[in-house]
Amino acid sequence: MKLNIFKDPKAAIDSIAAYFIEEAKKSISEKGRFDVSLSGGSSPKKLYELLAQNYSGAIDWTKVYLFFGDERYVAHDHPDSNYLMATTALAPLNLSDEQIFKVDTSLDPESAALEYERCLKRHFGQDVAFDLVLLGLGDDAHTASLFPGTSVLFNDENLIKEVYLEDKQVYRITMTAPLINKAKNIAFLTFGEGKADAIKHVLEGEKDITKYPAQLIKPMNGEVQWFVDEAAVSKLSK
Ligand SMILES: O=C1O[C@H](COP(=O)(O)O)[C@@H](O)[C@H](O)[C@H]1O
Repeated sequence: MKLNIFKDPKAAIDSIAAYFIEEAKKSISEKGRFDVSLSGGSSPKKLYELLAQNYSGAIDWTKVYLFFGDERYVAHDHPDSNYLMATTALAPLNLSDEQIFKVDTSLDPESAALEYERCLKRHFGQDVAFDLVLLGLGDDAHTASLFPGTSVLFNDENLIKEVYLEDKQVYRITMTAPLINKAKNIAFLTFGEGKADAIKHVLEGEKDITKYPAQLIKPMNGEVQWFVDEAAVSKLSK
């Protein structure tokens, strides 16, 4: 695990953008394409905007394929949609529809999850493994839509699963931990004092996956890096 600490979110975003491009170049030269899982939530939008604005000529974007680590069970034009957020931010890159794999939220939640899993298998073959998975961290230590106390935390049968959040009374569709952990690289993007307790629990707390689901993220063969600002790690022991 590598913890990259920056003075502020902007410096962290600059660094993760450069890291994204470096990994893209490696994957494109090694296997001819770069398969990335995007995160939703509050932190990554600025990263996507920066990639679109400053790095449009840095790589061959026609060789980049984008997926979603989780999606809100809403229409694609709903303000909560991770697809809408990412495609709006990345619009200047003119990626084709074939490069952005959206969750079909017009289906019922279970079918949407099954169909997204099928879609991954069509793209990757049986061995689904991303070059890079971007993740956020919720104040409650969830990542993707692996929320505390949910049964999806222990699912090792599916790559993708629907999850019902009792408190919010909504469904989400999420990658499961075993799929995320097959990635070559995993990067958490986490900012602000509001995340300080969650990071402390995940990195230094007692092991309790049900309470702190991000503890599930341990790549089988790859590397996990955190890109954080000073406020987010203010509660870690020195
Ligand atoms: O990985 C992820 O983490 C976030 C945490 O979101 P935030 O809004 O608290 O930063 C999560 O909700 C998001 O959908 C996901 O992709």
